[in-house]
Amino acid sequence: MVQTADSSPIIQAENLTKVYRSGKIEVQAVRGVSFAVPRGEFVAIVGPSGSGKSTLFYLLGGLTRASSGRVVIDGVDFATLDDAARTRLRRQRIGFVFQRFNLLPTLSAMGNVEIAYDISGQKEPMDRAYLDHLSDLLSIQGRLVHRPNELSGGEQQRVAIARALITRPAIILADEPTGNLDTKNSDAVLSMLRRSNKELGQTTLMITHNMEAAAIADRILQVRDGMILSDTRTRFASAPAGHPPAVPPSVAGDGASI
Ligand SMILES: Nc1ncnc2c1ncn2[C@@H]1O[C@H](COP(=O)(O)OP(=O)(O)OP(=O)(O)O)[C@@H](O)[C@H]1O
Repeated sequence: MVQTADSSPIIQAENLTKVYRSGKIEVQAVRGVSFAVPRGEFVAIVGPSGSGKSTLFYLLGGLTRASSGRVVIDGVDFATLDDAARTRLRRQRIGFVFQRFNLLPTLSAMGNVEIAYDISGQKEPMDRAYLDHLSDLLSIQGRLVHRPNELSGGEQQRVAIARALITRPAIILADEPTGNLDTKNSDAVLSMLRRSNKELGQTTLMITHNMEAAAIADRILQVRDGMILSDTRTRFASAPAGHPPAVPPSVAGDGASI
């Protein structure tokens, strides 16, 4: 984990709740979740299907509004922003990676990265040298001229990670980034997420139902029934003063889901 001088959390969830209502039916998807993430940390959020992981992802990314509680990104409370300001904050501070890659099919890999940069509203033109660096890091040199349907799933996800990183966001939010990949491609994508977190320093939050994937993080938040069941530091974590790393979590050797 990259340590920076600013010790304030980059992400804070404070007593977050989300209730879905449809007619008389109410689902409490997130129930009073609080945690803070220091800059540069790699956090995995794990839990079984229906535990509220995706809802938490949408809340943390400002893609949906909380029923109560707050999400504070780098000192800014999403709830205080109107839709346009929320979109701006999201585009400038957060890079998203989705299970289904979500690349635009009519554009090349390069076009997908460029359009993400253009709509982020950056003042400077895209830094080509930085894209070269990302392409090296993600091993997609030579694949950038291809359209998504000419790329393997693993390559598409690595392009999606380059797209998320090109704006140098403070935060990467990844929702089941290996959910559509075989073991070999999953391992490659996980190690690239880990490496980019270490080398580029952005805070990374990864939603997963897979404990083996989660084990690469500095810290694992286990979610059950919309609440945080445990908050564990792994052997990769740099221990802050007074918080020695916990015993690493046991990792299921067969990639077992929880
Ligand atoms: N738009 C919605 N309307 C009503 N209920 C919803 C909605 N989205 C999610 N839910 C419910 O909220 C709960 C949490 O769902 P969520 O998708 O956040 O869980 P999850 O842990 O991401 O599950 P999975 O791993 O299967 O994607 C579930 O009971 C789900 O059925």
